Amino acid sequence: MLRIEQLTKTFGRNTAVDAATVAVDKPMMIGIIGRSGAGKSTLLRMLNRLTDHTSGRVSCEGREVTALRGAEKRAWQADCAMIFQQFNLVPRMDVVSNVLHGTLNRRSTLATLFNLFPAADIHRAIDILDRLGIAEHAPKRAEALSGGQQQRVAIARALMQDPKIILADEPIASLDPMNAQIVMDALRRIHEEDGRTVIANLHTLDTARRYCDRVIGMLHGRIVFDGTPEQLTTGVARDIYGADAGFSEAATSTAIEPVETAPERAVHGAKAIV
Ligand SMILES: Nc1ncnc2c1ncn2[C@@H]1O[C@H](COP(=O)(O)OP(=O)(O)OP(=O)(O)O)[C@@H](O)[C@H]1O
Repeated sequence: MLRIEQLTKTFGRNTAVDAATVAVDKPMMIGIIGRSGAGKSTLLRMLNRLTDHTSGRVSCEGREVTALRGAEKRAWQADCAMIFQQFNLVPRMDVVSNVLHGTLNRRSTLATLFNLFPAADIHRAIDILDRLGIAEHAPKRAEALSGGQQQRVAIARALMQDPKIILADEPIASLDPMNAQIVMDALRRIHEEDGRTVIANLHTLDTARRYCDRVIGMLHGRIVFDGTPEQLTTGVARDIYGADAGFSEAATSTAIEPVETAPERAVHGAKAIV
């Protein structure tokens, strides 16, 4: 499905991502972990073509992503939607209009400029907000919502593009533990119910272990671990974080409690956001 081969990015003499190679053969939820500066954001931004690569290649279902230009590149960016730590909403614009801007890639500039949206798109936007548990906030300005609600608006905007892949760059880094859980539950449900691949950069080990089917660890631009949460032992984590014997997992914890099994998580998620 998605192939990343020897993908490299250098900024001057600094190699931010060093020959990253990853194959994703079926939809899954992948967490990327590593200390600050390990290259996680740069890797995601190259996948989405927000940052140009230096060498290597990304391909997806026959498309050579790293070679796309113009309209084809924009179509890829719709198939591979990205959400960010700071939500990147238009603060003074109402929630539903923010979500409708997810259709930007396939609309004329004039229609977008005057906020002219087809009724079918407006209904779909409200359905998506409803699914994420925030439909009642649709007429409010985005800036009036809490951080967790704003991140769900950003997820709704991404879903408006009907993407195959959702890239999330530190989606919960600005949120308190309760909102972090609601947002992670939403991403997990989107993966399980829609079959979309979710690739999320995560600051914390416990979140990666709890929500992801697969964890990729980066250190100094290189992928140093690629395995299941079960394989991610404390010793492996210590290597990924480049820490010494005094390494404590608690230092990378968001303390999302209590830890649940996958089926419990699905039920809990449904309760929390529907
Ligand atoms: N636009 C840029 N110009 C120059 N150097 C950059 C740029 N973007 C990233 N870097 C450098 O590339 C390296 C990897 O940065 P990146 O942001 O990808 O790491 P990260 O793992 O996402 O870190 P964090 O968790 O702090 O966001 C760092 O050394 C960073 O300083």
